[in-house]
Formats: sequence, structure tokens, C-alpha cells
Amino acid sequence: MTETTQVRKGLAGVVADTTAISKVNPETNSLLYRGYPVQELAARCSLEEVAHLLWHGELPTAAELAALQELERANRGLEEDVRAVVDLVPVTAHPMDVLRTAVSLIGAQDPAAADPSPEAAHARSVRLLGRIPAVVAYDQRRRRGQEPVPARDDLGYAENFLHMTFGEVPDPVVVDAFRVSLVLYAEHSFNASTFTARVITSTMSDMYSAVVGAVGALKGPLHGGANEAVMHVLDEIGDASRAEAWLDRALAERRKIMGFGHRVYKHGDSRVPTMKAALDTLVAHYGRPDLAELYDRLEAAMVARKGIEPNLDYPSGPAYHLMGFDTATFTPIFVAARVTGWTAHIMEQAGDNALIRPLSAYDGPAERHLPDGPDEAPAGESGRRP
Ligand SMILES: CC(=O)SCCNC(=O)CCNC(=O)[C@H](O)C(C)(C)COP(=O)(O)OP(=O)(O)OC[C@H]1O[C@@H](n2cnc3c(N)ncnc32)[C@H](O)[C@@H]1OP(=O)(O)O
Ligand SMILES: O=C([O-])CC(=O)C(=O)O
Repeated sequence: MTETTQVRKGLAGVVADTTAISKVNPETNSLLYRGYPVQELAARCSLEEVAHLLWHGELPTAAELAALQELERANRGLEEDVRAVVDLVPVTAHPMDVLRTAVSLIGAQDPAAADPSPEAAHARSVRLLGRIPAVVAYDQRRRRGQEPVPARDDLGYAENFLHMTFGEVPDPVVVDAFRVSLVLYAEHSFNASTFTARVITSTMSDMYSAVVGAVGALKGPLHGGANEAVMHVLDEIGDASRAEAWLDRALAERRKIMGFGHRVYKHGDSRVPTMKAALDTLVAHYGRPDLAELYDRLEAAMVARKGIEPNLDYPSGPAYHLMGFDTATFTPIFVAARVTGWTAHIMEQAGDNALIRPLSAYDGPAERHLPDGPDEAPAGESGRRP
């Protein structure tokens, strides 16, 4: 008999551990990073400040922020051999594959990769935070046949990321919308990629291995890959007038509509209003009411048909599109923000570790045995013994 009574498919509703890093509350539709509402952080803080908050539990003092900025800026360069490895990855591969490969090399090159001290773990977190945008920007530019743009250490994280990608710092409205998206993407409790990082950490593996695994988990369209998938959907629909008909057909084909639904939030994602406001400023800045109309009509139709609300990836996808990023770069941008949350969880898991190893309910064949002797049951035509 199948032992299914205890099974929680997809670990839905299972509380796997405690965390002091963030609290997702679907009842109040709120998200707190170390106690602070994410909307307040998105209104006022840089990603560097949020990184410090996630890693250390408190917002930085002016001196602590200056120290973090100095360290992060010192880590923005991309070594020749990391560039060479990125260049080896064919442009037919997804940018998330490039990033996964680059993070692996960045880890292998760190002589302190296995140092268990909290100071070394913090240094690794900053090393990743500084280098990831450099990889993402370098990769997008090489795909466009453009020369790399060196980092500027007089710019904050969000501005420098945009500068390295586009060769200029865009209008402050654009920089601010990008900053807001990074803060909103930074952390979200035990989502699939963070949980992946914690599982890897729980075996006492190293931080880089955990981040490589998390990048792989984030890539999938049911998770971070959805921001890219949203843009493909909007491109496929093309015009607001086709939104309802497109949705009816997609639902009839039982397609998952990217950017809608959430495992934890069932009445809307707490981050969406803030990101939608940022998208609205971009729509006004770039003069693209057509995109806003398509966005609104698809959302209204989805809510009317299925009662399913958008998640953060729905406004983020078109926001990154308007900023000028290639669609395949959207999920790597998510990595550049979420690496702060991942590394906070990796440090929390390592600091109070228990191997993560759930049980399974077996539903394969009942116990059976090989025949007694080699001659007793000759192999059939297939070569398989009965
Ligand atoms: C940053 C992030 O990672 S946010 C998530 C990003 N992912 C996406 O946007 C992908 C699209 N969304 C989905 O696939 C899902 O909503 C998930 C994976 C995010 C959450 O899934 P679950 O918690 O497993 O929800 P579940 O599958 O139980 O959904 C309940 C019902 O709503 C349906 N549903 C949920 N989301 C969607 C969707 N986006 N499109 C169509 N139907 C949906 C399911 O098919 C299911 O219907 P059923 O009861 O008839 O089978
Ligand atoms: O929490 C989740 O399952 C997915 C999500 O929204 C995130 O990781 O930001």
C-alpha cells in the first residue's frame, strides 16, 4: 500500500525551520526584513543598506555603511580569467548558465572559500555581491557585441550596475526604479532558491556551492525565471486588445500564466503595489502607455477569470524591459539582489546547523527478490530476467 498519509507535496505548508531574517505574512499581506516593512526599506534604502540589515540584523551606521561600500566597490572588478570563462560559454546558453558558471569559478578562486569564521563568510558575501553585476553586465554587452564597461567606484550599487550594462548612468527616475526592484527582490524567507542554498549549506558544504545551487533553482519559470517569462507573454500578446482572448486560449490549454500566483500569498503579493508604482514612473518616463494598458488588461482578465493575483515578477519584467535590459538578463538581475538574502540564510543555517533530510513515502513495487540461481530464469529476448 502507498504510504501517502504524511505527504505534503512540494512541502506546501510545512514549517521547515525558524529564521530571524524575514517574515512573510499572507494574512496581513506583509513582508518584513528583520522587522522592517519592505515598503519602508524600498522607499528609503539602498541595496547596500539592505544587505547589511539582512546580514547583521540592523541597518548600518554611517561608518558601517561606508565600510561596506568600500569593500563592495573593491570587489566590482572581473578578473581576466572570469571573463575568459564567460567568453567560453556559447551565447546560445542562457545568461543564468553563464552566471552559474562564473559564480562557481569565483568560488574556486577564493583561497578562503572554506574558512568557517563569520568574518570570512561575510567577506564571501560581499565578494559575490560586488562581482555578480559585473558578470551580468559583461555578458549582456558581449551578446550585443559591445565592449565591457569598467565599474565606477564613485557610484552606488544600482547606479553602477546600470552604468556597467549601458555605458551611462540613466535618468534618476530609472535608477530609483531599479533600486526599488533590487530591494524588493532581496529576500523572501524559505522560497525554493533560498531553501536550496540552506539544504546545500546543511551538509557543511561551502557558500559558493550553495549559491551555485540557488542560481540553478532560481532559473526555473515557476520561481525567478518568471520575470523573463512575463516579458515573453507580453510580447506574445503584443497588444492590449488581444489580452482577454489570449488569456482564454492559454487557460483552455491549461498553461500557467507567468507572473501570477504564489505559494504563500493567496490574495496578492505584498511587493507588487510598490513595484507597480515604480513601473508606472517608467511608463511615464519612456512614454509607453500601450505597455501599461496591456499589463492592466491582462491582470484584470486573470483576476476576473481565475481570481489569481500578480506576483513581483509581473511588474518587474516590463520594468526591466523599459530600462533596456535584454529579456534573458531579468533573472540574473534577480540574482544580483537575492544574493544578499541567500548569503544571510547561508550564514544563519551554518550558525545553527541541522542536516536537512526529509523523509519520503515509498510508492514503488512491493518487496521482491532475484531468482535463486543464474540458470533458473534465463533472460528473455529483451535480455531482462523476469
Ligand atoms: C519571485 C517568485 O518566485 S514568485 C513566483 C513566480 N512564478 C510564476 O509566476 C509562475 C506562475 N505561477 C505558478 O506556477 C504558481 O502560482 C506557483 C508555482 C507560483 C505557486 O504554485 P502553487 O502554490 O503550487 O499553487 P497551486 O498550483 O496549488 O495553485 C492552485 C490552483 O491555481 C492554479 N494556478 C496557480 N497559479 C497559476 C497561474 N499562474 N496560472 C494558471 N493557473 C494557476 C493552479 O493550476 C491550481 O489550479 P487547480 O487547483 O485547478 O489545479
Ligand atoms: O517566496 C517564494 O516562494 C517566491 C518569491 O516570491 C520569492 O522568492 O521572492
